[in-house]
Amino acid sequence: MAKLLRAAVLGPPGSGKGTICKRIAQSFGLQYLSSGHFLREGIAANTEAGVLAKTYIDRGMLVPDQVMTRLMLPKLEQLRNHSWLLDGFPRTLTQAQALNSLYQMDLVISLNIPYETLKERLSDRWVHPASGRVYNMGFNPPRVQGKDDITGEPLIQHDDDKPEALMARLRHYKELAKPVIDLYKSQGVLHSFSGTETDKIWPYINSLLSTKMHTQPSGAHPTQVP
Ligand SMILES: Nc1nc2c(ncn2[C@@H]2O[C@H](COP(=O)(O)OP(=O)(O)O)[C@@H](O)[C@H]2O)c(=O)[nH]1
Ligand SMILES: Nc1ncnc2c1ncn2[C@@H]1O[C@H](COP(=O)(O)OP(=O)(O)O)[C@@H](O)[C@H]1O
Repeated sequence: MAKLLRAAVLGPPGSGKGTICKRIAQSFGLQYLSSGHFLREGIAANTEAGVLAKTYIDRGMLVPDQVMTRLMLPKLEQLRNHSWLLDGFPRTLTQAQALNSLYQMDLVISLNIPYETLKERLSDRWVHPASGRVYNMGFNPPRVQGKDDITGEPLIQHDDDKPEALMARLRHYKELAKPVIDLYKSQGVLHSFSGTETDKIWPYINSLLSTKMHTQPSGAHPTQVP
């Protein structure tokens, strides 16, 4: 049997984390957990955490660490016997340390995408809020303009993808991501990918995952996988 894999994808807003995570989840059957999705779910349901989170997200700020760890860690607790893949968490060193105290990560993917590319992509990103399906008017447009492919419901643009919030988000990301990336580098689990196109990066990530899903923990004797 393939071993359980604990993985995360790091990258600035618009770097393609969601797009890549969906491909990984589909190809390798990992449980996919997106912090942004859970936050928006909380906002839509008017939960206490959701209402609080919205005040930060609307200003292009990160949600406080304690709110995030209380949101995300219990979800992982329910997935003890699954391989999982995190998108958007951890985003700060405090979050990474909280995660680290519970789980040893096996694989962390960091996406390096030029700023101009991020700006272009996000100004073109439209989502179907109920399902979290993401479209891009150039890269993966909906079949009918402005409508979700599956339900036909209207697509919206997140307030935090609008230019005012975007600059602040990218600045925050840079400052806070470095110590997180350094932590995973020091643990020997970091793999970085650079480029401007998800389709070009994807084959490398695909082959990395194929290797990882079929290897034993380091130190163990490799076994043949049928
Ligand atoms: N033009 C273009 N758009 C892309 C590419 N990869 C992802 N996108 C789009 O860029 C936007 C951001 O991608 P997403 O996966 O949501 O990034 P995240 O914010 O890191 O989760 C979405 O609208 C995607 O459809 C790409 O290679 N080229
Ligand atoms: N781990 C996190 N820590 C703090 N805030 C977060 C975290 N994940 C998501 N958020 C908040 O939710 C917003 C939307 O997140 P997400 O959907 O991951 O979008 P993006 O990848 O485009 O930033 C972020 O801009 C941030 O305000």
